[in-house]
Amino acid sequence: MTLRISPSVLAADFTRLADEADAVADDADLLHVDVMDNHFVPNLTVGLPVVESLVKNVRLPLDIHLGIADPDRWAPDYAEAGAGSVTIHAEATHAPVRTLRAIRAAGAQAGLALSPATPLLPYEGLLEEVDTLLVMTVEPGFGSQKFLEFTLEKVRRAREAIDSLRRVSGREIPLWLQVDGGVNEATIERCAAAGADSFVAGSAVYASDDPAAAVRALRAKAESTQLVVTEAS
Ligand SMILES: O=C(CO)[C@@H](O)[C@H](O)COP(=O)(O)O
Repeated sequence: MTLRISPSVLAADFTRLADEADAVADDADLLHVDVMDNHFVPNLTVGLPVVESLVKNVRLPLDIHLGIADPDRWAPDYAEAGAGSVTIHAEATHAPVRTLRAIRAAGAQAGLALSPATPLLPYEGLLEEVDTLLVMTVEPGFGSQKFLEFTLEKVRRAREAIDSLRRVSGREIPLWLQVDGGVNEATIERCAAAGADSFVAGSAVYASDDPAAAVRALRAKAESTQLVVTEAS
């Protein structure tokens, strides 16, 4: 698997979450769940009890994105609940190394998210501690926002940093470069060309009449771009 598609349930019908998850289970790789607390972001969604229920009722690994003010307190609990991946925000954590290690120790992949205005450089040293680097391509908080083109430069720099870490360490480090926000059939190719290999898409999947077909269409676009980039390099 060289890329991942993670439909965001922020755009789904919250009264039918298990069915909405099932609709994409054969075509997606993860299910993205935005946990928002109305402090770190001005929106309120679901918390640990809902995620615990989803873990038991959803076939896809859960990709938990913590848009909350105190990820150091909560992230390990989501990992222990059985999430596949738990991502904390660089702007919210006070102890990134400790929290990322606690996520991994609890059996989940650890992710670090950078909001659009947050530079990559101060966090490059943390790359060995993460399984997913999430470059936000909109301000976190809401779905259906316009893709922020300037974030692509950070995606390109992140791709260089990840590839250079792989060269220097001489080992194949599993490290996904994820983008989230405004990812759709019109923008996913630019994200893939910039080096992203993990794609969160909310409205592009769940506003569609056929969410599974929408996932397949996004995958096809990202795959064909990856092919062109590989052949050119
Ligand atoms: O984390 C977020 C928003 O904070 C995202 O996961 C959104 O849910 C993406 O929605 P679309 O932009 O794809 O509609």
